[in-house]
Amino acid sequence: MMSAQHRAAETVLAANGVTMIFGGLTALNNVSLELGEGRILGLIGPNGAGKTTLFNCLTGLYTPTKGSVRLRGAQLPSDPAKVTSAGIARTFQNIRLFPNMTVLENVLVGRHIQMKQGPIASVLHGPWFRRDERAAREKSRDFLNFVGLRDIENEVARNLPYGDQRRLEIARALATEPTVLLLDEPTAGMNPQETEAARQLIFRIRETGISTVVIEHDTKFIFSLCDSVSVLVQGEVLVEGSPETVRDDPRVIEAYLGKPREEVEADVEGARTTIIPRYDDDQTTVMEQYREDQP
Ligand SMILES: Nc1ncnc2c1ncn2[C@@H]1O[C@H](COP(=O)(O)OP(=O)(O)OP(=O)(O)O)[C@@H](O)[C@H]1O
Repeated sequence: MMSAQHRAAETVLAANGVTMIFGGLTALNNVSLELGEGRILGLIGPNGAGKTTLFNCLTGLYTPTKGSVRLRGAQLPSDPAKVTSAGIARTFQNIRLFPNMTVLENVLVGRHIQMKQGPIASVLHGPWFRRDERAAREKSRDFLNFVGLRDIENEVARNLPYGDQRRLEIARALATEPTVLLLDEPTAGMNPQETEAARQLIFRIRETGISTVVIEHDTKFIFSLCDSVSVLVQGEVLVEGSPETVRDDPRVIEAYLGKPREEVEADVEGARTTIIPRYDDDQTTVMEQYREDQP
């Protein structure tokens, strides 16, 4: 029997020919991508490639100059709050928690978005709202349990270690009960243990059926995490496919190293055959050879 990962997945999120122009700068040019149900899609690319801009288009923060974004076939509203209610949640490159609120209160904020009623409503309204509020707390605790922060629900968010703050951001996003979760550099600044814990957490999120898009600079992390990977370079999708296909593609190596693979290999080979042996053989020969090479 085929595992869930290998069966064709229904597309939940699709960007079609998305172009984003700021003044004279084309940040995204005709970008298309598809995210399958319960899949993890990685988005990599050099600085300034347009990854965050694409996230902003996928969350209604930006309206693309051209092209469309569809969630389960329906055009995305161009209002971030409506996009969240429609089922897309995100975390940010720079953590955006409410630093002076407790861990539990931060998750409750996500829960209220899901409930489509603000916290003030529970004060102004009758007992059924207070009952909803109790249910919201219980549900928020479930999400804290899921990410492993249940024991510190009363800590103030700003006092949490960095890795825990990132986890809390994820818990808050999960509390909106999204169809799609967008994670912008979830392991930035993490130590290897925290990074591994984040990888395991994202796998567990996939097991719940949520579809995830992850932006990361750490390509090793992306290749070991994702079901498919898209490489953005200068606002365009350069390569997309399975982690293996993308990792071995010479264009990807070139985009990261700035040179064609053959040239990189020739450089390495050249260094081995000419420079290194001379150092090994005789300390003076490099300079002598240099002098001999001069016309
Ligand atoms: N609001 C904006 N107004 C003008 N230009 C913008 C805006 N947002 C992004 N850009 C430009 O669009 C291009 C893509 O930027 P973006 O932040 O999306 O890249 P990135 O791949 O996320 O980079 P990084 O890895 O450094 O975060 C850059 O040239 C950037 O300066």
